[in-house]
Amino acid sequence: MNIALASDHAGYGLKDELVGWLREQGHDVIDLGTNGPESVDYPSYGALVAEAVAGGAAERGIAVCGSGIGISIAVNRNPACRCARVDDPVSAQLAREHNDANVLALGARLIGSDMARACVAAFLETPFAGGRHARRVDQLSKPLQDSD
Ligand SMILES: O=C(CO)[C@H](O)[C@H](O)[C@H](O)COP(=O)(O)O
Repeated sequence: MNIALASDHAGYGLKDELVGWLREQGHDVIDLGTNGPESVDYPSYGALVAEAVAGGAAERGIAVCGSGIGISIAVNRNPACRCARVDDPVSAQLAREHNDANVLALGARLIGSDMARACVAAFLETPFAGGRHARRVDQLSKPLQDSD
């Protein structure tokens, strides 16, 4: 699978670890940075991973910052992205099954390596369930109306 990853300075250690781990598994990984501890701003890196997914360069994205919150907000500014910030593999599974999430957000200062890998595995392996969930996901891409 083509997977794009990006992080800010707080997330780059976990992001780099995941890049190596995913490549070992044979995935085609696009590493969009950042690549060191120098302070950078998560909105730029969230936008990069969002553009990679929205533009088709990557099928899925993984975004990492300190908490996962800021970068998930940044990714979700792109209307083609459904980014889910998770702490556990069940949430990652549900984000795929129910929400067809195409970007996963992780908080490197809050989650351990094993749990992060379990979240990523669930995110990559779980298909979208469709059915009633497809109707709801479709609604997410429609403009807001007064009655919504
Ligand atoms: O956006 C965040 C919080 O919602 C991320 O955790 C950032 O990585 C964090 O804000 C960066 O903080 P720092 O003090 O500048 O390292």
